[in-house]
Amino acid sequence: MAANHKCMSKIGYQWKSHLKDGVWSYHDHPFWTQPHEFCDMAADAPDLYANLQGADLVLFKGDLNYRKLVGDRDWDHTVGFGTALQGFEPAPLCSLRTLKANVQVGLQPGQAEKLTSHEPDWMTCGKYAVIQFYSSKAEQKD
Ligand SMILES: O=P(O)(O)OC[C@@]1(O)O[C@H](CO)[C@@H](O)[C@@H]1O
Repeated sequence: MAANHKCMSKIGYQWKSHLKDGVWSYHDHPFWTQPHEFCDMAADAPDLYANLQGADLVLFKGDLNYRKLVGDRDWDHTVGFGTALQGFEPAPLCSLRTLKANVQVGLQPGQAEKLTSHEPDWMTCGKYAVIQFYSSKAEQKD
């Protein structure tokens, strides 16, 4: 989709007015660009963690944020997303990610092996994406 597509342009105007009207607000924090995994946030950036605790849902976008969510560890693919978060749960959270790095949790037994047999570079080829949700209050499998 071209950047000047009229739908994209309309969204741009809407988002701009949401910011102008105070519907949305923008907050930066140095923690986001530091190399910490997110399970360190409560200790390293308690003000940010407390801020997120006030949210109904926290959305994370992108491969790098996913890697920080799960600590970029060599998890077994069947380890639950909640386990891999290692205590990071300021609020219910959802991650949207296109796979670009060798880490992925929350798969069914045999799913990674099946993918590997068909497409050995499935974690880095950029063709696969996942949406994963975690809430300690919701019923989880792990
Ligand atoms: O999916 P996208 O939005 O193109 O990239 C997401 C991203 O986190 O993945 C890369 C790390 O693997 C980063 O350079 C980039 O910001």
